[in-house]
Amino acid sequence: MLQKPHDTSRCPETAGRAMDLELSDHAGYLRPCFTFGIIADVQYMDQDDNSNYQKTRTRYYRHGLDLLRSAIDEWNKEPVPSFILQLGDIIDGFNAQQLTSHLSLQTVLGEIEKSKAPFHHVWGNHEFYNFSRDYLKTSKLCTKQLEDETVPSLRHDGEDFYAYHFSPFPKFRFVIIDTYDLSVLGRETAKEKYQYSLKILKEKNQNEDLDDSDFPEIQFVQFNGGLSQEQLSWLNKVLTYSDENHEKVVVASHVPIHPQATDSAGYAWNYSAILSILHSHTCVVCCLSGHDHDGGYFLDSHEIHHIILEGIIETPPGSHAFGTMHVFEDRMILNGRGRTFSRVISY
Ligand SMILES: Nc1ncnc2c1ncn2[C@@H]1O[C@H](COP(=O)(O)OP(=O)(O)O)[C@@H](O)[C@H]1O
Repeated sequence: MLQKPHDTSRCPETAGRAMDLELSDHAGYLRPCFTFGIIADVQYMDQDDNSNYQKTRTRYYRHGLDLLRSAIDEWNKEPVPSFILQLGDIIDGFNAQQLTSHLSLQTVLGEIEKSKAPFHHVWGNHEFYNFSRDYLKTSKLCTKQLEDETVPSLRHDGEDFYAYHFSPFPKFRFVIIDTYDLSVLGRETAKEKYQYSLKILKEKNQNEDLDDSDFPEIQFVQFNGGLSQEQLSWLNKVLTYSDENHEKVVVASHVPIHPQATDSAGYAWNYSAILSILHSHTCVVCCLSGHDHDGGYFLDSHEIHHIILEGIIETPPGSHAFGTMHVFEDRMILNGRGRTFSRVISY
């Protein structure tokens, strides 16, 4: 993935490892309203370690399963989190070439079944390297049945994107969005959305290899995607509901939304349209994503915390990369493990 010129603004002094927290500093402060787990980019495959595309990082394909298992073991200890957010790319795209997609999916789902807390799954590019969108909809990676159905006006059953919302605790809402709604991955080539996505991508990216970035809009690569106008309108409706009901909202996606949260080209094609919607509401406190395995953080102009979770796939044996978020009325405290930063997210 093309790296952007180094941008130090994504790591303000308030957000670096220097700010690592001992959760015990806050223990006894208040009992959290609820807690939830986060994990990203497991990219499991039963194959030997190898490097990433740029040959700058090692990818530990097999070991990811052990890390997923040990994260679940930890979450299964009391008090069990209310739910786990799996931020996408649960198995690696190389499975498709080796015809092991279904076997690898079964293997990771076998671990996930041992979780006492329900998983909410987000879909990333590696889901689409392995499976069609139609297959994913019928698979256990589709957790839309966990949607909050108490607000019928927010349903969007007719639309072909994987997005839903749920409220694990009064006054808090989570919105899972589909950052491959506009994408050339996962959709049949004859479908209108595929053709439209390909047109946008080719207009912005003149390279023969559409995974290769092109300046100035480096996010227009095949391994990223964006939100359709229909999904943006739905997101706007959910956030309007949350504003009116004085809720705090966490948005979860695979592809990061804010360019300044990442040093890489890995952010949403139409990030500015998404940010415009988020910024036109008061309810959004935090955006969680995966995709950039180095992780990242940015506090934007509207006090929205953008957190990119470090990827399991590039986490060496002996370390880890997951977090448990403790949610209070006025803040969330991310208790990060291994490479994952601990943070206080005040709102
Ligand atoms: N800079 C690049 N130029 C061309 N292809 C790339 C580049 N970076 C990644 N790719 C290709 O894009 C696909 C997704 O890359 P990968 O690094 O596996 O994505 P992720 O960051 O989601 O793990 C792979 O097929 C990879 O070979």
